[in-house]
This record gives sequence, C-alpha cells and structure tokens, in this order.
Amino acid sequence: MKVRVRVPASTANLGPGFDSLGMALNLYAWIDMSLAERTSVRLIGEGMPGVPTDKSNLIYKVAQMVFDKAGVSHPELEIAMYSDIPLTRGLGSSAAAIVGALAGANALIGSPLSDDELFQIATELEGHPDNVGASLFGGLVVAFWDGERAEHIRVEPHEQLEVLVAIPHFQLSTEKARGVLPRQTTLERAVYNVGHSSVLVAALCTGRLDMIPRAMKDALHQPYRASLVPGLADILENAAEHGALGAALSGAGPTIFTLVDRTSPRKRELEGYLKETLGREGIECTALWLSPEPSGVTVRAVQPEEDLADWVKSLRSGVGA
Ligand SMILES: Nc1ncnc2c1ncn2[C@@H]1O[C@H](COP(=O)(O)OP(=O)(O)O)[C@@H](O)[C@H]1O
Ligand SMILES: N[C@@H](CCOP(=O)(O)O)C(=O)O
Repeated sequence: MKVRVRVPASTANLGPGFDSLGMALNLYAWIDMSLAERTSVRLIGEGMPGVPTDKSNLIYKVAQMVFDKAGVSHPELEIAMYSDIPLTRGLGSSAAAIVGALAGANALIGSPLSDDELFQIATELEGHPDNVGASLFGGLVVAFWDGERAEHIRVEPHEQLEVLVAIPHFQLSTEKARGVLPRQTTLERAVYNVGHSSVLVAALCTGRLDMIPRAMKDALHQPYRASLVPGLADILENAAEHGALGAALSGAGPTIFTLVDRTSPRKRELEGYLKETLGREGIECTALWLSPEPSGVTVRAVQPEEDLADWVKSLRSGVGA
C-alpha cells in the first residue's frame, strides 16, 4: 500500500496568541509513503535544501514513532517529498513535516491512532500546539498545552479573510527566534496579551473584522524578535494605514503575515508597502497572496506505480487538485 499525504502550511501566533493560535494556509507539502525492503528518502524539487535523505530524516523518524506507539514493526519505508512551504521562514514547515509523517504512517498501518493521539505526539515534538494544530485540523486553531495534554478548538476561518505574506530571502530558525525571548515577563504584558488574544479570537469567531486592527497586537514576543527582522516594527505599526486589517510576525519569523479583507481595493498598495519597507532595510522578499485553508492534513491511497513527481507536474499544469 502507498499513501499520498497533503499537509498545509500554517501561520502561528497571529500576533498576541503566542504558542496558542494557528491558522492553516493554502500552501502545501506532499509526502508519499509506502512500506519497503530498504529505506529511501527522495526529495522532489529545490524546496528542501539540506534536508537529509537517510534515516535521520524527520519524516522517517516521526513515522517510526507512530509504529512504536501502535506496537507494530515496520522499520523500512519508501518516502518521497515535495514542498511549497519554504523552510525556516515561519510558515510551519517543520510542523507540516511532523503532521504529514504522523498522518501518513498512521494510515499505512490501518489508522490505529486517533487524531487526538496524533495531536498529542505532534505537540510534544514541536513544543507548542499552534502550527501542528493548524496543519492537522485546518482552519483557525485555538489551543493550549500544559506540558501533559494539548487541547484545541477549531474555528472555521471567516470567508472574507485573505492573507498576504512577505517572505524574506533569509532563514531564521524557530530555535534562534525563541532564544531571544526573556524567560519572565511582567503582569502588564501578560494582561495585555490575554486581552488582545481573547478579543482577536472573539472577533474572528463573530466576524467582527473591524476589531482586528486593534486586537492583533502583541507585547510578549514581537518586541523582542523585531531586531531579528529589520522593518518588522515599522510594518506592525503602519500596515493598517496601507490596507491591512492587521499584521504580525508569522510564527517565529522572518515571514511577515497580514490579514486583508478580500474585497479591499488596496491590495496592491499593501503589497508595495511591505516590499518597500523591507527593501529599505536591504531585505528582498517574495510576496504571496494566500487564503486560510479550511482542511487539515489529508491522506489517500494511491497505486504503487503513481509517482509524486508526476503528480507535482500535473499540479503545476493545473490538472491535479
Ligand atoms: N519535509 C521535511 N523533511 C525533513 N525536515 C524538515 C522538513 N521540513 C522542515 N524540516 C526541518 O524543519 C526545519 C525548519 O523548522 P523551523 O526552524 O521550526 O522553521 P519553520 O517550521 O518555521 O519552517 C528545517 O530546517 C528542517 O530541519
Ligand atoms: N509559537 C511559535 C511558532 C513557531 O512557528 P514557526 O512556523 O516559526 O516554526 C513561536 O512563535 O516560537
């Protein structure tokens, strides 16, 4: 049996919801997985430089965790991967890889693990539930992890929301961007974030898009991470004046995430503003218009001879789905 997994990218935090809010985006990674005589890992395309192709590969290692947990022995796997999610840019590539590997391996052995079990494993591996929750369940995921269990509620993304991301042409690892955060904070900052994050979630649930510009503000992580992404502070302060509903660092960065009203006549202005602001700091970026993705990870059986590279080609030519 061979399975084909599609897993969406995600943006975490949405400003104030540090480690607790995540939104799936319509940008995907694809993984083909089947049981094999000898393990092989094939990377398709140029999107995963430096990713190992031996048994140290994250997908392989995570798949083994599923087999161990399910009490089955399947050490050898044939894996092929293609990804449109840029690595180490704050769009949840590692979470997508973890969720894709969990879902694929689980399906290969008859799905003994529930979605909740996959969510618990994924959260523990990633260290926070925001990206993995969004990649697993799709939509907007509101979640917490108390160190033992992760809980989440999935919210249908509002149909009027569109997303513009500016992806700088440099990498910033989540580890480094977490390393600059202070271990302690003040009561004022904690209260600020609880209030803003709560109102943001309520606004997204009730369609109060007018509240987003004021609610999408953060005092817990972005002020400390701003020095890692020159131009970020300016964008957080001024993006709303250039047509964004709100702006945030996407996950741990360096990608900058803006929420936009789909019907806004100011989309070009916003795109120009983001590029110019980063450009003034000497940062080249790729601007990408995306939408919230309502579906989480999906897995389907394919014929053994169906090749992921052909599937990717058909997607590129607009034939696939
Ligand atoms: N498909 C993949 N296969 C193996 N490792 C991956 C894959 N995708 C991402 N990774 C690992 O995750 C790392 C990026 O994780 P991280 O720093 O959290 O950034 P982000 O998740 O925001 O892209 C990559 O450098 C790579 O080691
Ligand atoms: N809440 C985490 C999210 C990290 O997301 P990533 O996409 O950058 O891996 C954080 O802010 O550190």
